[in-house]
Amino acid sequence: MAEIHDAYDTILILDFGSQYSHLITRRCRELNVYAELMPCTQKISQLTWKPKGIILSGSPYSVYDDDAPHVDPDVFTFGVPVLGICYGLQEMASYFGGKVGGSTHREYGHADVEVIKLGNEFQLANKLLDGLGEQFQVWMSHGDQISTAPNGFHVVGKTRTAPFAAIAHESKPFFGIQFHPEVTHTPKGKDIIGRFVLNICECDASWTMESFISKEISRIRELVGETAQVIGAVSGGVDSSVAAKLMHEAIGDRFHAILVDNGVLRMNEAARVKKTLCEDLGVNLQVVDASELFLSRLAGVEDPEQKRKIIGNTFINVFEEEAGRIESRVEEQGRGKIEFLLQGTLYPDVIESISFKGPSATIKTHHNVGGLLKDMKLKLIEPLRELFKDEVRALGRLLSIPSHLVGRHPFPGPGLAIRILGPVSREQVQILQKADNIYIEEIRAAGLYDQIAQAFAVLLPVKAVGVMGDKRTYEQVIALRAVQSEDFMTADWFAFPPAVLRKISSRITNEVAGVNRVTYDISSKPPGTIEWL
Ligand SMILES: Nc1ncnc2c1ncn2[C@@H]1O[C@H](COP(=O)(O)OP(=O)(O)OP(=O)(O)O)[C@@H](O)[C@H]1O
Ligand SMILES: O=c1[nH]c(=O)c2[nH+]cn([C@@H]3O[C@H](COP(=O)(O)O)[C@@H](O)[C@H]3O)c2[nH]1
Ligand SMILES: NC(=O)CC[C@H](N)C(=O)O
Ligand SMILES: [Mg+2]
Repeated sequence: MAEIHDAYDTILILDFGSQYSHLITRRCRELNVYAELMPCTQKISQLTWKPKGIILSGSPYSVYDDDAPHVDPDVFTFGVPVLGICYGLQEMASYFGGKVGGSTHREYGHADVEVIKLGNEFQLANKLLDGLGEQFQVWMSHGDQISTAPNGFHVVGKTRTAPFAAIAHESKPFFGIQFHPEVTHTPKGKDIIGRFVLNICECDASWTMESFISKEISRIRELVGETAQVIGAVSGGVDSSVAAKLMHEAIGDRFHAILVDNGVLRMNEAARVKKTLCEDLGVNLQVVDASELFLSRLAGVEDPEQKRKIIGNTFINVFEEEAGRIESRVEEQGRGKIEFLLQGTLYPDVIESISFKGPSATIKTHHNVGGLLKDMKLKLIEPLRELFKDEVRALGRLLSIPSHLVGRHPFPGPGLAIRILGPVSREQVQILQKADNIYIEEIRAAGLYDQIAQAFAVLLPVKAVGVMGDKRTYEQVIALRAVQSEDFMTADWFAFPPAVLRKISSRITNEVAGVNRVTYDISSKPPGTIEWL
């Protein structure tokens, strides 16, 4: 089966554990060149495809550490250009006989690189920083430095404290830079990556969502064949909706989508998703109302991890049962067997699981359908597996998915259960649904929805005293949360105009029975997380 790297010129990024490795992938793709990240332990001889070039990432290690990860030497005999970034540069330098050591000049932050243009006989070496001016600003983050040049390399850029800020081999397409071109703090970073992937590796800049759609649709058709059926869980969120629409384009009603109403969805969510997916997008969607089952299992449970587990497990039970029902119906109709399960896995999930360092500490168990249906022997289809969220949104727009859906804030699988801080009950769900609905309505009315990465209301399990119509009230508290975030790994609270908050607060306390007080959460992540549980 053809894969994306077979269809497009591809840059291979070997990850040595830098925080910025995935950004290198992003920058290449923004240049319309497809790029894939693999752990640095990947053996070049075991690659089943041929990259047009290789980039070695940064790393928290020092090349001289005992347990430092090292580059597979085959990288340098594979016959493609290689660019080392920071640790990647240091690895390349020490492989070619240069010296790398701890420096007294640790550099974090901005630096100015002075370009050193070599003579005309070094045309290739000059290509990396060609046309960028005599000097440009970069962002540095390193404690180690090259002290002796590697054999056959020349300096093509230096800073006040880093004499080997950029080096290039005299005759081979090997380059190294001490700074980080992948971060936005290096203003010409994308141009430099462009010099490498476009001018040096000569990649064809053909990676666009338009071309991805048609290639992916034919790939799915070939994979699924003429008769097989596919099932998939959809939530009405961006990822599963885009994946579902793509499936529908590829195989029509041989794709069976299932939405589980777990009783902790937003107000009218199940009906709204059904309308959009079935009526607007033509997807064959079954809504299963399992709210009784979920709420009965959640009754009295306060512990957040416990809530997540109950929802995750119940979800699997309900999904399997429904899948079985669809299977017997399909068999009755004499149609092909259900052979595949669609999942909306995105590239950040994949990246997380390929890290060569192993998983990081668990802060909370994100409910993921990933572990679903282990013994059902269904084969996985993950059409978004190579895409970042904004690529998925672009894909959604091209597939004519309505913009209110494509631009939606993410919504967690365990839903309102992790936004009700005490025990979950239908009454508590209804209070939160109403407050959340008013909050989002007002955010949209103020034209702020797209400036916010995620906004939601939280129902606190405490009561406060208030006064309404001259009478004492003793009711619950709603906390509002709104954050700005690039990747949801870090986040900052959103600064609302006071008038918007005033209107939201007044509407919630007036319209939602059981709530007499509204607060606004001004915690960033870290130290907070985005959700409260
Ligand atoms: N209520 C639900 N019914 C069916 N499937 C669900 C439900 N909630 C979550 N899922 C499944 O879990 C997956 C992971 O959820 P996740 O929230 O990460 O993605 P999403 O909902 O598709 O998109 P978004 O990140 O925009 O919310 C979904 O893609 C979907 O397959
Ligand atoms: O699909 C999901 N299942 C979950 O269990 C889950 N928990 C948190 N989130 C979402 O992840 C992002 C980061 O959230 P935290 O800062 O709270 O960890 C935010 O966007 C959260 O909404 C979830 N998404
Ligand atoms: N960002 C990096 O790749 C750092 C590499 C190495 N740990 C140094 O401090 O120089
Ligand atoms: Mg979701």
